[in-house]
Amino acid sequence: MPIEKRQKEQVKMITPQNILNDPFLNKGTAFTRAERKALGLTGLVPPVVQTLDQQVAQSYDQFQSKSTDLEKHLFLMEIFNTNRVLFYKLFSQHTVEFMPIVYDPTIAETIENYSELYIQSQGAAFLSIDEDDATIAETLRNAAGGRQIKLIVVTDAEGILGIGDWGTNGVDIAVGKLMVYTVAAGIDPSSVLPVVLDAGTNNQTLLDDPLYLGNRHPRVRGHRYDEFVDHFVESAEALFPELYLHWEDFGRSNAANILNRYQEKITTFNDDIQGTGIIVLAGILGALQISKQKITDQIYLSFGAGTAGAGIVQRIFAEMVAQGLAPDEARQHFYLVDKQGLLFADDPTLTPEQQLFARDRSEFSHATELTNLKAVAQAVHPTILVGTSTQPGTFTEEIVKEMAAHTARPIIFPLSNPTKLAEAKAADLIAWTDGRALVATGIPAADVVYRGITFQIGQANNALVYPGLGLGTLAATATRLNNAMISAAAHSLGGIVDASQPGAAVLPPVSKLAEFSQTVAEAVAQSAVAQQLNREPIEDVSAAVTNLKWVPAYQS
Ligand SMILES: NC(=O)c1ccc[n+]([C@@H]2O[C@H](COP(=O)([O-])OP(=O)(O)OC[C@H]3O[C@@H](n4cnc5c(N)ncnc54)[C@H](O)[C@@H]3O)[C@@H](O)[C@H]2O)c1
Ligand SMILES: O=C(O)C[C@H](O)C(=O)O
Ligand SMILES: [Mn+2]
Repeated sequence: MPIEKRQKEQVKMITPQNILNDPFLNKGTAFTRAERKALGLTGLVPPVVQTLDQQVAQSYDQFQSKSTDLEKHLFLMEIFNTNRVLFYKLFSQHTVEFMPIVYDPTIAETIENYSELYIQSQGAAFLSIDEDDATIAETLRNAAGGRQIKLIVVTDAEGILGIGDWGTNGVDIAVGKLMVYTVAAGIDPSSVLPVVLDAGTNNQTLLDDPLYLGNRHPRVRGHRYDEFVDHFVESAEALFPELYLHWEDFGRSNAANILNRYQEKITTFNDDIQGTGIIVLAGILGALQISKQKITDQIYLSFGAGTAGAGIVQRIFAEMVAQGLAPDEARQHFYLVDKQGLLFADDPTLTPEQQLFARDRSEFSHATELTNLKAVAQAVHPTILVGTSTQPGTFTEEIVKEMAAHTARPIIFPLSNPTKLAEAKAADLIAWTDGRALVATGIPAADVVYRGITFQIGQANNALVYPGLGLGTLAATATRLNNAMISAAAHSLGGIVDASQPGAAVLPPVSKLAEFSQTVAEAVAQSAVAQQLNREPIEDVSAAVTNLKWVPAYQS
């Protein structure tokens, strides 16, 4: 059916109940008397007409009465499900407090308990590998419900944060990432769609759980899986021609492959590879501003060289090359450690991303002993240590002290999420290095007071960058997201740090998220336009970014 006809049909079907049940239309007690009269809502909400601000204040009071983070999350999702304007107004006024509730780390709990907590699908599209191709298109069309979708976050949930394979439950990460897009960068919530690709699960707990709501079979791999992904992309691109497609939390064997397959063809982005690369580069640039050192003098040790670890290395490497090193020379600055220890080129199990940075055994007299982080740290004296290993507590006092013995300002980023998986705690890193470590963590960390100095801990979470990156790409109507745009994003963030302050954070604070998302977006859009990647003519990049932003306010 043509869109106009469908819209007319939909208008005909609007009943007072439909309005109250539609989170994009519902205003609850904020409907004016005239609106209540005109829409047949008289008497369907309590008599007092409230302002949005009054609703926000009342909801915040209720939020504060909840005792656990999970209860708080569920309460906020109730508001999200019923009234998007109220949800985003409330979220935007309490961003720092709500981020860990709405998003990581609490979202890990909602994913692990998805079936038990299930109430409704939060507007997501559930695609199953067991359905035919026509059903993929039909599902996307149904979920869009006539809306023009510009942004999809899709996951197959094989590698949710560091907690592994969560099958269909992983849909919550797509919902959560999208909420951050809106609060941080003003992406219109009616233009987004969370999608889960259910290819099965290898999580035995889910397979054994009678309440599990996804496909109850092992993960399908190989050709059938690739076809499933291809059909999803083809359908989504055909239905939504201006789409920006964001991939989240795919497993190590698929994430990079999928990105490589599409990044030259459509406007697409992998958050764990590229988003994490940008935020870590920005954090390192911030740290080097404080230590007054050059990136080309750093020795980089990646602990956990999976999707995120290798993605970050790729970005830091590109930066060293951009700063003047020859590629072969730059490669010498990196050491990758995974389960087997230091990665060597003769190891047949390496991923293609790891192979690029694998070392030669002949470089070391005791190569066979380099099977753990401690031995490698002792052998190579890293100046930067980044953890994406999912192994909690692995940055031990001994290893950190060993590292700090060879460098004045060790840069240490334990990034594994959620909180329970972090390689170290910020306070320990500061104490073990006598306040010399330049630290960023994956989840929010409280200030650390050490010997009279208050150390602020930057949050190296891709949430600080992907919203601005997406906003900039969409505002520029960019046909691709390429390396130059990604590099522009990282540089725009790195410059925001106040290096003169003792204990300054290496990254800007979450309290300024909305502000620096605009900065990131402008840098990205500028780069796209300068490269002539824009679909539409753009005169004023900053205006294009500002004009695209949605603000939570009721329309009459
Ligand atoms: N802060 C952020 O923005 C951010 C972004 C992406 C990922 N992460 C976190 O990074 C972690 C990894 O995510 P991923 O997507 O790269 O997962 P992944 O599975 O692709 O990578 C994890 C890697 O760690 C390795 N590993 C496992 N045990 C190890 C051990 N004992 N010693 C050394 N290496 C070991 C695995 O072999 C794998 O290569 C997760 O906890 C995730 O939450 C954080
Ligand atoms: O989701 C997050 O908090 C960051 C990152 O994408 C991750 O997978 O850990
Ligand atoms: Mn992720």
